[in-house]
Amino acid sequence: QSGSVAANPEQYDESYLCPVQVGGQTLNLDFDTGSADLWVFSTLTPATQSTGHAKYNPKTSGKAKSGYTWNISYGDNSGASGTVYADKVVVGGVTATSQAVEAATSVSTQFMQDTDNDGLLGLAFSTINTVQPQQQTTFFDTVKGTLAKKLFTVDLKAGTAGTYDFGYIDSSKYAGTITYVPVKTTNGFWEFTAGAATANNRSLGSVGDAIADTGTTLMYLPTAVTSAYYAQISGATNSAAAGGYIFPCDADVPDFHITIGGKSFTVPGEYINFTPADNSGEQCFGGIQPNTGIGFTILGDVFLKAMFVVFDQTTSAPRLGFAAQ
Ligand SMILES: O=C(CCCl)NNC1=[NH+]CCN1
Repeated sequence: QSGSVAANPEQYDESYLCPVQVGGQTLNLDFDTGSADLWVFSTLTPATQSTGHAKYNPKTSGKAKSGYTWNISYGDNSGASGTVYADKVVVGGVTATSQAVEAATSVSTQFMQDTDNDGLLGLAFSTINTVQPQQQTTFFDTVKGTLAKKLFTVDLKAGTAGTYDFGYIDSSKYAGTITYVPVKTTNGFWEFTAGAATANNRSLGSVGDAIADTGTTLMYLPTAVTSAYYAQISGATNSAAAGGYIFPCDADVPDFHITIGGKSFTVPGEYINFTPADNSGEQCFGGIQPNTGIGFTILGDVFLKAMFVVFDQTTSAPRLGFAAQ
C-alpha cells in the first residue's frame, strides 16, 4: 500500500499537523521524526488539560494493553504520559490494523496550550519508543512491510500545506537530484553527518553530527557556526531575555547554505527571520539558534521546509535522501 497526507502549518510554521484516523476518529497529529511514540489526547486526559483538543475514545474500538504505560519527554522539556491501546490507525489511506495508540492521562502545559495539536505520531526508530514493559513499534515500522517501498518522504512548506508520503517518491515534489547519506541509528534518530556551512560566500565552519527532526521548529547549530552566521546581521544579539539570537526585523538576513553528501542546499534568509520577538515587532527571533547542551545539531522545520527529504529503510542500512524543493 501507499498514501499521502497533508501537513498543515500552524501560525509561524511553529509545527505541522496532519489529520489521522485513530479508531475511526480524526485527530490532528504532529508527525515527529525526532521521537518514536504515537500518543493522543484522549477521554482519559483530565478535562483541565484537554479542553479544545480532539480526544481519542478507546472505548469505541481500542483493545487495552493491560499494565502497559508510557512516559515521554522531548528536547524542549515538554512531555506526556499515559496508558496503551491497540487500534486501527489510518494515515493518508495507509492502514495499520493494530497500532499501539498511547492514550494520554497527563500532558505538559506546552501541549495543553497548543489546541491545534491532538497528539504526536513518532517517526524516529522504534528503539526509542517509551512504552513499558514492552516497547512498541512506530506507525512506519508497523506498516513498512506492507508499503510498496519501505520509505516515507517529507515535503514541509513555508506558510502552506505540505505532505508526508508513505511508500513512494513523487518526483514532481523536488528539483534536481536526490543526494543520499548514511544514517547512524544508535541514538534512535535519523542522524547523519552534515558538512560546511556558508553565508554571503563566507565560511561559517562545519555543521557535523545532525538529526533531521520534523518535531523541532528551528535549526539548532554548533555555537561557532551560529555566532559566525549572526555576525553577518547588523544589530543581531544573543539575548538571554528573548531566549536566543534576535535582530532588527528590517535587517538583511542572509541565506544559509549547508553541504550534505557533497551537495550544497540553501535555507532562504526569510525563513531565518522567524517571528517577532516582542509585541512592538521591532526585534525578530532567529530561526537558527545554538545547540548548546544538546550534543548534536537539530535540523528542524526551518531547514526541512526548504527541502524534500526521503527517510529510507529500503535496505538494511537506513539512509536519508535530500533534494531542493
Ligand atoms: O524532542 C525532540 C528533539 C530530539 Cl533531540 N524532537 N521532537 C519533539 N517533539 C515535540 C518537541 N520536540
